[in-house]
Amino acid sequence: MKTFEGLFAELTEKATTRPAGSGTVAELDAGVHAIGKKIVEEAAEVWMAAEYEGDDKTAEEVSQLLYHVQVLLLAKGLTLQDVYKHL
Ligand SMILES: N=c1c2ncn([C@@H]3O[C@H](COP(=O)(O)OP(=O)(O)OP(=O)(O)O)[C@@H](O)[C@H]3O)c2ncn1[C@@H]1O[C@H](COP(=O)(O)O)[C@@H](O)[C@H]1O
Repeated sequence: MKTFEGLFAELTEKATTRPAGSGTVAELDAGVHAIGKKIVEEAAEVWMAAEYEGDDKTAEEVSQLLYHVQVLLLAKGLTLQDVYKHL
């Protein structure tokens, strides 16, 4: 099963190798403003799922939010260690 760290390693590789058809590469190219909007959208979907759509849907929406947060970190050149030092 994929983990948070495993996904970040995969996305880091995608950002470096830029394979054709990668949604991550497209999102990185769209820039921080677009990624930020996606994060806000996904956060709202997490909230709505938690209130109205059940546990599995909530977990799915959280996974999407975490993905977009990781893409933002990559866009900013930040690492998971940069985040973990604040936990
Ligand atoms: N975990 C994710 C992931 N979570 C969310 N998303 C993206 O976020 C979108 C969220 O879906 P929604 O249905 O909420 O949004 P939507 O409005 O319908 O979608 P869009 O029209 O905005 O694309 C998805 O369409 C994906 O584009 C993800 N895209 C990729 N990954 C993983 O990232 C890795 C690299 O992916 P690629 O860069 O595409 O190869 C792979 O392991 C993927 O599984």
